[in-house]
Amino acid sequence: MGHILAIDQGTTSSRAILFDETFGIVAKAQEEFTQHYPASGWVEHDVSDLWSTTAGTCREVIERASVPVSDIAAIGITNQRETVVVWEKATGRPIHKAIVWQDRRTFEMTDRLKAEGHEPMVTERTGLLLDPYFSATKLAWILDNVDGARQKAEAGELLFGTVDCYLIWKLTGGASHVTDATNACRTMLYDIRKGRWSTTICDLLGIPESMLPEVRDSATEFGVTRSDLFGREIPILGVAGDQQAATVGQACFKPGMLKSTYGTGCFALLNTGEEPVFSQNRLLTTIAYQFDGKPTYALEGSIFIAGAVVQWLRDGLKIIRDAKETQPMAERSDTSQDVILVPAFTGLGAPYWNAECRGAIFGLTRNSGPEEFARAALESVGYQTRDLLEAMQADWSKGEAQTLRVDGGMSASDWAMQFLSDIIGAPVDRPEVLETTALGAAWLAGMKAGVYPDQDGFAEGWALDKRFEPRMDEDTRQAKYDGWRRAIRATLATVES
Ligand SMILES: Nc1ncnc2c1ncn2[C@@H]1O[C@H](COP(=O)(O)OP(=O)(O)O)[C@@H](O)[C@H]1O
Ligand SMILES: O=P(O)(O)OC[C@H](O)CO
Repeated sequence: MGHILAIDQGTTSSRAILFDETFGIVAKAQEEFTQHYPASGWVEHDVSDLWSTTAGTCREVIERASVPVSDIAAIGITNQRETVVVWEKATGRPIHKAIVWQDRRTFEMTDRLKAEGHEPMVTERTGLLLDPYFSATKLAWILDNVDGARQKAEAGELLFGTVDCYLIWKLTGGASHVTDATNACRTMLYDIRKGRWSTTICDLLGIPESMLPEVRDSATEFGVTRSDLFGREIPILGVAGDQQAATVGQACFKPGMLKSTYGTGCFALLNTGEEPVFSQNRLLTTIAYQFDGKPTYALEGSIFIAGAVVQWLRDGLKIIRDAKETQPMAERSDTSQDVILVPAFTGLGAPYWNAECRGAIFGLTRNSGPEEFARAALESVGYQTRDLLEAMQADWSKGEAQTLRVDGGMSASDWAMQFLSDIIGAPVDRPEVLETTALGAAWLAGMKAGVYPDQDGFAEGWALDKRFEPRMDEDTRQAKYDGWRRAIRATLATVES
């Protein structure tokens, strides 16, 4: 009974990874699914894709691992956050496609709520800002726009869930309608201090509380899988949103510990301990994990474009075929040119939160070519991270230049990680296990199952692959960062009247 199955249901793909009792990866499977863009700024997923790729990758891993199912002690789930699913309680049928966290369709709704002065109340309860990013206005949109949805919701016939919640419902054959605190706190409906749904916000948006799931700890019993799915019932014992699972996987258990995950976007979380810290610099307050009913809080900075800027070099500009090519190109680039790319392709996230501005490039000369674009793309991720860390340090006086633990696909780039260390002026630590998100979910479930060590034991097992130390001199660092700040101001000025 020493194996743990981690499900990582992400924005572009679903993955399943089977870990053994020493956190070794026994088998993994990954399946991408179609992104739907029905209108400008809208992003949807077919709910049946989320389920079929999850169930399919789990089955594939179990087959490949040649480990008896009876040897899988538990399942841990981690997931793309904020994305909204609404389904019928009686049939399990979704009433609309999943509206994805990136979807901006409720921009006018959040603007109106801001104009009506609701933002301080929302922030005080949820730790979030009034932005379309979060689940609440997307759920309200479905209730407003799907025929008869609001009446059905009021009659108790519809259920809402973030992706973890929907997957648990499916895995348990409709027996459990539950989520964990790290997912609940991203809905903009959850009071992070009181630890319950906020009646005030539900009333404001016309959302019946009866459709919301029960909120549990991150490592607890969430139900057991239907026996016909994998050949036997398997308990689900761990759940966390993917960025919180990465925080756990990086063993950032002490206040002051900081991780940053570089996938499509970048999400930096700073553990601030048992009391929530409310940002003066437009960062989010979030629950990092919750054990025994006690939340541990974090400050979060969310950047929407990180690895995606490298994808743009590949798919948009077509100047690379593979993300790895950016490293030798950046090394060959002409350092006398200071080309700055602001990748505001979908607006800017923290700490600017400007949904309207778009990307810009500065400092081009006749000699600027693919190498300089590649370098500017990698550097943009370092600059954006420094913006977040500056805001975190301003918000959290105990914070000084900490070590930053990194993970996610883009952290594989030594060049990008060295520049990151140079521009933040602090060490950057990359762990041996880069599947940090899945590892976090596995640890939550395995710890609850008694397979894995407690927090301290797990933290001791965290192993370094490579440390990047700052090499840039202070004057260059400051001059380059000042250039970035000017570029940001100029970009924002394009949409400010
Ligand atoms: N060697 C590399 N150099 C730069 N970027 C990379 C490299 N490898 C992967 N990436 C970027 O990392 C991202 C993939 O990371 P991943 O953690 O799988 O993301 P997600 O979970 O958001 O899909 C892609 O956007 C890709 O462009
Ligand atoms: O699926 P990812 O890795 O892009 O993560 C998405 C985040 O959870 C959004 O908040």
